[in-house]
Amino acid sequence: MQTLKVDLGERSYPIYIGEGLLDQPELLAPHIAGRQVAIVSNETVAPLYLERLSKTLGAYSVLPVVLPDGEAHKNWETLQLIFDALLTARHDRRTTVVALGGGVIGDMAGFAAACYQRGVDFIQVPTTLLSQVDSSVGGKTGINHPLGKNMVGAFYQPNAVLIDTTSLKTLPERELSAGLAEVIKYGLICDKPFLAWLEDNMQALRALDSAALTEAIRRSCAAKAAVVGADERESGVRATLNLGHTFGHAIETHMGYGVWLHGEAVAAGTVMALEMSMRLGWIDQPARDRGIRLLQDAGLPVVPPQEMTPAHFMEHMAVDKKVLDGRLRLVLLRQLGEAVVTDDYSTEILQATLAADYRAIVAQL
Ligand SMILES: NC(=O)c1ccc[n+]([C@@H]2O[C@H](COP(=O)([O-])OP(=O)(O)OC[C@H]3O[C@@H](n4cnc5c(N)ncnc54)[C@H](O)[C@@H]3O)[C@@H](O)[C@H]2O)c1
Ligand SMILES: O=C(O)C(=O)C[C@@H](O)[C@H](O)[C@H](O)COP(=O)(O)O
Ligand SMILES: [Zn+2]
Repeated sequence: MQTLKVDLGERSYPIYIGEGLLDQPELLAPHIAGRQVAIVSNETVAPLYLERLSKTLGAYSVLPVVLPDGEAHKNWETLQLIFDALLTARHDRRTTVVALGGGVIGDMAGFAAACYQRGVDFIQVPTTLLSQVDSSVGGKTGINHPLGKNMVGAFYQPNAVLIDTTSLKTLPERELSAGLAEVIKYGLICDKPFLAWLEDNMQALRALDSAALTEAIRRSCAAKAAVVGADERESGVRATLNLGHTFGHAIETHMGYGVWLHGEAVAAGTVMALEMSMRLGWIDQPARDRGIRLLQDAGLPVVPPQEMTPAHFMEHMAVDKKVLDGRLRLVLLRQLGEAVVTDDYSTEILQATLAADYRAIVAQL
């Protein structure tokens, strides 16, 4: 097992990474204050792992809360089901909410923990690659609004993150690829040597090679922990974790939540960010193409949806959380391995990026 730390003063917490951690009560016990635990999961993950985790937490009174599965359910109605269950079972302020599932469960359970009786303890047990490398770390919690992704939520840090890498064995291939989009993101924004490592190890990762996966998770969590430790509430460098997300969130919202997976939308959005960085003269074509090829090798879509026009993108991007005083800030690349958050671009270059022929760009690779 490896342990990383998210360094946030009195709100610091460990990230445990290893095989079989779901069965180790001694890892969770120090992070649970009371006798009550609510395990929030969904209809897909619960049959796979809920009984095992409940057994591990056998010393506590365990309340299972099983939600419908999917991004389309990351909303008020589903959140309310968590409060219904907690109140019906008389959970008090010393309860601990444990999120068992992917990023949708983690974001909703975390938001419920932030709100229930004005805040109760919270533990992340992520079971998708995406949630293990990204969403379980850093304390962004929340739900979607029909007009925009993650528009209602709170910064609320967990007490611990427990990553059992063997849970990835049951993950569908498409979901594994979605997680790789966020892994590649770290290489692009802050770790160029990691990009080369990913190019060398992409096939091993997609074949679920345990050593390769553990290394990718460790390196991703270390990168995220460093960024979050430096800027917990996104007043600066944390926004670089949004590479590809302004375009990607527009795709998710426009297409209907769940039609494009978050990681898939981020992949196509990252291609758009690479394209715009090239049009600004910050990266050259070989660098843009290298990024696109890596996303493609991860099994991800690299062409935005054909039905989305530049006007569609502009409409959705206008509600992005990085809009300040009516001006949209974008995460772009100065070079591979170095991201910037900037509003220093011309409307013409943004429009040209939105209107670019991505099928032709991919065809010439
Ligand atoms: N809070 C953050 O910092 C942050 C970061 C990145 C993404 N997100 C959010 O995370 C969400 C995406 O997370 P996700 O990609 O994990 O999607 P997800 O939570 O929808 O999980 C993907 C699918 O895999 C299933 N699943 C989960 N674990 C499984 C397992 N071990 N075996 C088999 N099936 C399993 C789920 O039931 C679901 O059907 C989005 O809502 C996104 O906005 C949040
Ligand atoms: O942790 C962060 O900060 C991120 O931006 C990570 C992203 O991968 C993630 O999708 C996050 O939920 C996006 O946040 P948002 O503030 O743009 O909704
Ligand atoms: Zn993301």
